[in-house]
Amino acid sequence: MKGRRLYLDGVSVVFDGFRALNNLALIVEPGELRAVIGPNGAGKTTMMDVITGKTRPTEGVVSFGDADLTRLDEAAIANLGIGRKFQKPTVFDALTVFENLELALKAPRGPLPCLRWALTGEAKSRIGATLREIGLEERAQDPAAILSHGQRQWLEIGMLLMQDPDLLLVDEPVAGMTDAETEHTARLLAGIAGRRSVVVVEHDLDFVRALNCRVTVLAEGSLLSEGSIDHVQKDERVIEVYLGR
Ligand SMILES: Nc1ncnc2c1ncn2[C@@H]1O[C@H](COP(=O)(O)OP(=O)(O)OP(=O)(O)O)[C@@H](O)[C@H]1O
Repeated sequence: MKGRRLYLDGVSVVFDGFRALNNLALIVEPGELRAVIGPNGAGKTTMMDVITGKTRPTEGVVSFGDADLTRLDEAAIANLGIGRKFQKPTVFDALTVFENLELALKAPRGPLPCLRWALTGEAKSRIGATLREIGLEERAQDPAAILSHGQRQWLEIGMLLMQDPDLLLVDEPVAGMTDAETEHTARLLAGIAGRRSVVVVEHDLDFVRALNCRVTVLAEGSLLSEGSIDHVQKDERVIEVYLGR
């Protein structure tokens, strides 16, 4: 199987004396789908920032396969095959769905200049496969501007897939989506996992349940609980700090 293990241990991030992450441990196996939940300020975004090299840990181990991520910059980490989808879509409205995917295929993983490039048969078939995977085959020739909110999010996931990442980090993908779009997104991410590792940060617990995967609960920068959604929803500490009584 393609992929490497993501490994965090003893990771702390201190901002002006404040511990945004505090001795955090996380292991995501190759091909695993993992959901990360926790109250506001728990450190979920900071954890993603540490993995992608946006924030340097104050201490701890962060590795992907045998690569030490604490020694690499954001571009080098993207180049290793770690892709991140932020909450706000960054698709190009004036381009069609197909053209957006084409552009993502041309773009190097890191922020390097575009090379001259021609659309080969192989590239076309990869774009076609991604269109099927994200469920936008019928919209291929539509400008991104007329897509629904959910479809735009799927297009952006598709754009990341064109870069062939081994690990996909996804930040609150279903915020603002309809129930049907949320279900589609759960199926899409579950389908992507297996071939790639996927880490999803999300507050919507119905969506997390639909992902049917191991769940990590963060609180105050540390691991609070981990296991199935049923396990963490019954955990007294999780109920106390996150779910409420
Ligand atoms: N650059 C920074 N400087 C100072 N404090 C920061 C910085 N970035 C994050 N923090 C603080 O670290 C804590 C963790 O923030 P983080 O955004 O990682 O939490 P989160 O779990 O993603 O929350 P949310 O669910 O609200 O997105 C917060 O208290 C935040 O204010």
